[in-house]
Amino acid sequence: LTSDMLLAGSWKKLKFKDYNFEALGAPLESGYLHPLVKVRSEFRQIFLEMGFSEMPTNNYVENSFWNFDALFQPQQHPARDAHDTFFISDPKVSNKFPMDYLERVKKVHSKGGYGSQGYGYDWKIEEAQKNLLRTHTTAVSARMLFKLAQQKEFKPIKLFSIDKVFRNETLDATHLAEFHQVEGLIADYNLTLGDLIGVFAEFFKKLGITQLEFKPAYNPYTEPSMEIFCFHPGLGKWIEIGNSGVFRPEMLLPMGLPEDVCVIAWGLSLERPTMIKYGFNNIRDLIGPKVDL
Ligand SMILES: COC[C@@H]1[C@H](c2ccc(C#Cc3ccccc3)cc2)[C@@H]2CN(C(=O)Nc3ccc(OC4CC4)cc3)C[C@@H](O)[C@@H](O)CN12
Repeated sequence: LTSDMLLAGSWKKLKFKDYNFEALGAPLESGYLHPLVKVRSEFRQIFLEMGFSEMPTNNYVENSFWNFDALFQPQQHPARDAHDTFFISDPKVSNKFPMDYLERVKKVHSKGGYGSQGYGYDWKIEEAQKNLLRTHTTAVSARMLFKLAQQKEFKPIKLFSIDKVFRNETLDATHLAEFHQVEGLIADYNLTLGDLIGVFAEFFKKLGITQLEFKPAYNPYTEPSMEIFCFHPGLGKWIEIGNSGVFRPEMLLPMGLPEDVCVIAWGLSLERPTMIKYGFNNIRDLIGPKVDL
């Protein structure tokens, strides 16, 4: 029975079988949540339970100032080369910066200050203006901490973010040119590495992970820094789960944060725990041809 038959009235000359009201409907093609979306919700729930607020990460395009210079990452650092970072050709540069803050960043890189000897190089604004795809969500953390420093009175805060970052790296079975970084930070008076270990332990206890080990590491923007490992009961082995540290005074003091305010932070990826949870060995089986979360 078609609409043409109804319009033309030809249905009147035809014999139709009785309508079967017991017939089942056509099976519906049901959708499903992507594994990354499910693990992102799990991590988001843990952060929210621990009193963290989510940072606004809806800007894949960033400039080198916030992605590197604000984090006291020197302009000669290899991570700032095109072989590690995706620079944008149009618009090639940003030119809106908080200029008095930018001057303090320039000074701490080139001449030092706040008890630091700095790097002693000729810092160039042209380098800081270059637009790029953010290589870490720590660029957003820097923007949020600068905003925090502009408040009349400092109030302790716990922030987190889970979003895409982009690195011009060699691709392999577990690394793509983009991945989702999970980042947490706490800004408060007189925080210590013990607080960082404690909050990280609490975070992973909620994932059923209780055996953690911490190893000294280096980041340009945190001192001290630690790599974090856990014994994964399912895999029966120790695995690397992320990196962490205490943001350096050369990053925090030019922003205008009080001297006795410390910021501890850590980061990991979303893809690695998702691949483990769902048993993927190759990240392409997880991501597929195109997934925009
Ligand atoms: C270019 O690679 C970077 C990425 C990614 C990573 C590493 C460090 C940071 C960071 C940071 C940071 C440091 C200081 C201050 C602020 C942020 C963020 C992401 C993961 C970090 N990694 C990673 O995610 N591993 C991981 C995480 C969770 C997990 O959960 C299971 C339930 C137990 C299992 C494994 C470790 C490796 O996968 C590593 O090979 C790849 N790393």
